[in-house]
Amino acid sequence: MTADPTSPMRPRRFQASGPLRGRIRVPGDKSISHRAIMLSSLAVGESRISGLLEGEDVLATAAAMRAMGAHVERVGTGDWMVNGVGVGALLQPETALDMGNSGTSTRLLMGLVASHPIQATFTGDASLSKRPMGRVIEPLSQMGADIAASAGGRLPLILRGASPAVPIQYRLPVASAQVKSAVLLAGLNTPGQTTVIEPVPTRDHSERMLKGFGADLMVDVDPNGTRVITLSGQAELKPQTIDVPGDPSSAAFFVVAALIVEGSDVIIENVGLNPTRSALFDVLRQMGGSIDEIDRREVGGEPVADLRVRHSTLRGIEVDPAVAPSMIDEFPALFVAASVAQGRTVTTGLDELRVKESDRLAAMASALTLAGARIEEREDGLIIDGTGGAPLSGNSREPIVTHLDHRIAMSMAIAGMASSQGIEIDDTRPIATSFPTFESLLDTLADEVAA
Ligand SMILES: O=C(O)C1=C[C@@H](OP(=O)(O)O)[C@@H](O)[C@H](O)C1
Ligand SMILES: C=C(OP(=O)(O)O)C(=O)O
Repeated sequence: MTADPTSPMRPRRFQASGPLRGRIRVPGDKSISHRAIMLSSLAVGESRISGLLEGEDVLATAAAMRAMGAHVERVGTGDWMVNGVGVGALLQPETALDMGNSGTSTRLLMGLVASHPIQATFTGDASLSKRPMGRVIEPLSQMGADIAASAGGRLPLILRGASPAVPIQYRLPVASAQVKSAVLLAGLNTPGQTTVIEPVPTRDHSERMLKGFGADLMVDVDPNGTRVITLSGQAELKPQTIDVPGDPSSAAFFVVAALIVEGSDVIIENVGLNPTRSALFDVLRQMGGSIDEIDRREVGGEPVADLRVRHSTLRGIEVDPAVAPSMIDEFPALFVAASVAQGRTVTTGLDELRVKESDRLAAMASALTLAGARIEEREDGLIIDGTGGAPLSGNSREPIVTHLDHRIAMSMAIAGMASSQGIEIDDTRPIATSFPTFESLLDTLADEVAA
């Protein structure tokens, strides 16, 4: 079940706000939710998942796993029960798998199908159909899968899995957790050892969760930091009980909003702080942001804490490109913070942002420029000269174009809260892909101000 592409666009103006105060909880982590549904669907027996993100992207994954034979059932808000089919026993889906807007669903499920004796057609919305799939087609073809893609290695595509698949040793040519995970998931039903060599570390939820489900997986880190991940295939996965921590990529919008709206003091509970995901919070602290961790603990095998965030005077910095993979989805929110900071923020090494749900460098450069910020777009990053704490002017004539990209929509929504005349965006519908409760949480914090 994904958004109906024929439903009308839903524009909205996000207005300047008084101080944000209160306590909120963001929904479950999207990356972990996808993986929880997929691995539970391959385990033999019943897994229980709590705190699952019920966003459209994860629902697309759930629907696909059902279409391939798993029993995936919602038993309460965020509470799901999954009865898996066992590694090697996925069924051929009868109809095309509609991946909606979700790159993670597409690339990881391509990995799963690649080593099963089945054929699947993958389709997606207008945004997903522009995104490059060659990065997974290449290693999965080496493993024996037969893939017929649309021009430029894009969706729609038909994938016929190999049985038995061929184990490979694959060095990632691009820092991508989706490519890493696609190869590892294909390795689950491949005889022998499948190895992924990762020169630049990316989010490691697949590795953590595969181990949690009992897979035989080893991670070695060589002296120059390269990670070598080896999975022995065709082992049985054991059902698990998984508690999904809050999504740091969703928390990011409220962290930035609280930092830039004067007088704000907000607590965001249960935020995942896996070091391969949390670089935004370190960067914002370097910029002078007041972000305190309260009660650091573990949830579902991942570090979490409550974050207390207070309005702060932010200063521009040069962001180290080495941290980019650990905050890859958070740059749109960072660009908003930089637009109202003192001085210049320079970002580099962000070529990957051009192949997300939209070209996020181009989309954010034109959105923020329209809202009155001073932005220079470079090939691999943005240079931003902040207002020094003054509000952005906002836009009055044309709405911001969000290009079916939830993170552009949410970033410009929070920019609207630090603008004098508000910011109108053309479409809020894509927000439901990752954060269906975003607008109601934002309105709750603003209501608490009015009260
Ligand atoms: O593995 C994942 O869950 C994800 C990996 C990242 O993509 P890439 O692997 O393309 O960098 C990220 O942008 C995406 O939102 C989720
Ligand atoms: C890039 C993203 O997701 P995906 O690749 O799964 O579409 C994102 O959520 O920002």
